[in-house]
Amino acid sequence: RKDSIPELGVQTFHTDELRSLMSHIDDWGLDTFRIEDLSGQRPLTAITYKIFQERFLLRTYAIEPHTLISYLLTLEDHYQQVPYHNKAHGADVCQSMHVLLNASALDGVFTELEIMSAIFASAVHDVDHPGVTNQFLINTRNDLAIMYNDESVLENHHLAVAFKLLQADERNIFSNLAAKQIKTLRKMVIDMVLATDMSKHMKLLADLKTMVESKKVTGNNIIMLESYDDRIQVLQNMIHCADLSNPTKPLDIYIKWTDRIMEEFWRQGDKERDLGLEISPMCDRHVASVEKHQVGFIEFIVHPLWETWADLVYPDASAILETLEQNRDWYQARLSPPSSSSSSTTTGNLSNSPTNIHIVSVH
Ligand SMILES: COc1ccccc1COc1cc(C2=NN(C3CCCCCC3)C(=O)C2(C)C)ccc1OC
Ligand SMILES: [Zn+2]
Repeated sequence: RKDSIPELGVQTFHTDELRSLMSHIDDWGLDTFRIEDLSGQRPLTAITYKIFQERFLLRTYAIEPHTLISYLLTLEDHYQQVPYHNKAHGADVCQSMHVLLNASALDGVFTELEIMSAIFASAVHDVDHPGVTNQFLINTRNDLAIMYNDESVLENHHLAVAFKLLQADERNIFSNLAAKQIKTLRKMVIDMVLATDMSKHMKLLADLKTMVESKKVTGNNIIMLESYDDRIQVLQNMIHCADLSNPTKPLDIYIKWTDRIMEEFWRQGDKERDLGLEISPMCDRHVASVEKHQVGFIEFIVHPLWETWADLVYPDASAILETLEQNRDWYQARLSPPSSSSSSTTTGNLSNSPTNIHIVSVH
């Protein structure tokens, strides 16, 4: 069908405002929530369509606009309406990956096909996420865990759904790629989405640190990546960084993501309670320690990863690392006061208490 495609890919009553927001597609901290509201609840279609246009991928790979829109709308409809792992998260990771690919240290490093693979992988990476962890699916002997033998259960499922949606002719955005290109794209997308399994985090980070130590750059500080293994390792770390980028965003946006992940984990805890299962420590809404979890998440997972990434692409990610450290300090400051009786400045009404009272922070 040749019915016309709206300018921004989606029907909207706010064309001017949406166009203006989309002009910031290259900026870190783009408000995905605002785009969700202005795009008629189509953030993933609007953002991914804009990125494909901005990078001339429709022209380079002879992709029909209505085929791309048809794929993106169907992909977006297959993201579940769960608090965190919904289409807004998919859109956010896709846009974050788009910005990371623009690092000057990576200028000219990746091919057009690798770039399209990275954008596509990011857009599809959590499709049909049910809002529970791999461990929960394994513990409850969910069909998905049986299907994928407990190994990267969710990540395998996201990939299968994404590629199955391509099988319809009206959605096959890669129909004009050569067979070899499709084979290469498919392998890279699989390798990137599987790398978003948090159980792979430590190995991914260790290998990234090794790469940073042995970093080879050209005259104008551009990273040299000779082998497929080196290239895919950098792309895997990029999608992983994009997936763990919430704490590096402007605080008001970060807090909204925190609210969403907590609600999603708490709903899992509610399910575990109803099933008589042991409640995962982070999933019990009656033991609220939101700040403690964020500080731990940043200290042990997000900061080590982003610090290493910032080394690799120095100085491109320095401002992002700075925001991460400011956000960490903000959550740290909101933690319950340190458990010490010495500080007399805690609360006046305890100062005349007969004995020193230990203020124990809620663990
Ligand atoms: C260990 O952090 C937490 C624990 C409990 C509540 C909150 C946090 C921190 O807040 C976030 C966490 C995640 C994720 N955490 N994890 C896993 C969960 C299992 C435990 C250990 C490995 C990490 C994920 O896979 C994702 C990426 C979805 C995503 C956004 C967050 O905040 C915006
Ligand atoms: Zn994700």
